[in-house]
Amino acid sequence: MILDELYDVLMDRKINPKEGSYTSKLLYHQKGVNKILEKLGEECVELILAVKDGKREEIVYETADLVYHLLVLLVKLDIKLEEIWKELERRRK
Ligand SMILES: N=c1c2ncn([C@@H]3O[C@H](COP(=O)(O)OP(=O)(O)OP(=O)(O)O)[C@@H](O)[C@H]3O)c2ncn1[C@@H]1O[C@H](COP(=O)(O)O)[C@@H](O)[C@H]1O
Repeated sequence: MILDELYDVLMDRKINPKEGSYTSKLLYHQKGVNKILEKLGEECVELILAVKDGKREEIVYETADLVYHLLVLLVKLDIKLEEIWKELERRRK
């Protein structure tokens, strides 16, 4: 699945930081996790604005940006996707 694949790429950018990689730049920013939190906030606002605009293509694009930054946050915090899936499964009624 693309989420697992992307998560693995982002984790690799953490373990083997790459020159010119936006992901490595975010993961090793001098502001620490705060830089990723800033980006997440921005991407949330951009998604909200896209929904207000009502443009489907824009909503899809901004949602992908938000998901990517959320994955970067999980990688930064060493939280595995499986932990999120387990929590969601636990909530199923
Ligand atoms: N899915 C993404 C992805 N989605 C969004 N972005 C980046 O997220 C940024 C969001 O746009 P903004 O305009 O908010 O950011 P910006 O102005 O470039 O950044 P700031 O200086 O404001 O922080 C853009 O630079 C996008 O390129 C992504 N960057 C990388 N990926 C994936 O991550 C993998 C690793 O990429 P590298 O980061 O290049 O190693 C790639 O193969 C992709 O699959």
